[in-house]
Amino acid sequence: VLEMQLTPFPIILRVALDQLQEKDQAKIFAQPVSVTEVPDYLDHIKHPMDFSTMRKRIDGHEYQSLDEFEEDFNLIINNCLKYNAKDTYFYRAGVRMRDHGGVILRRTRRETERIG
Ligand SMILES: CC(=O)c1c[nH]c2ccccc12
Repeated sequence: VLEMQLTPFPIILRVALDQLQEKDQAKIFAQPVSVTEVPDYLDHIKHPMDFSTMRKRIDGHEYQSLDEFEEDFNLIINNCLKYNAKDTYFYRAGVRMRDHGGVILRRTRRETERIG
């Protein structure tokens, strides 16, 4: 039986974003990387992304699908793994967030696309 989700899409995305941010207790990914603290960051990273920007995009109805939401999440991770050396705390936080995020986003997708 086809079950369409009754929860508005922005609510689903905010719940997923809250679950992702629960895994970022150090708030490494919460705000844009500061270009005053890290002057060369934008030389390396052409498409910065962070959780606060994603929240603004949810509020602005800028995500039409979970794929688009995941694309920005993957940007956060890939920017982190690209900019930070492998033996750094930030790099390892990126790996952990990638792994935690995969579980959260797979569950979110399953719950919004129930056909059964
Ligand atoms: C997510 C990330 O790469 C960073 C988050 N905060 C930072 C401070 C200095 C360098 C990199 C970062």
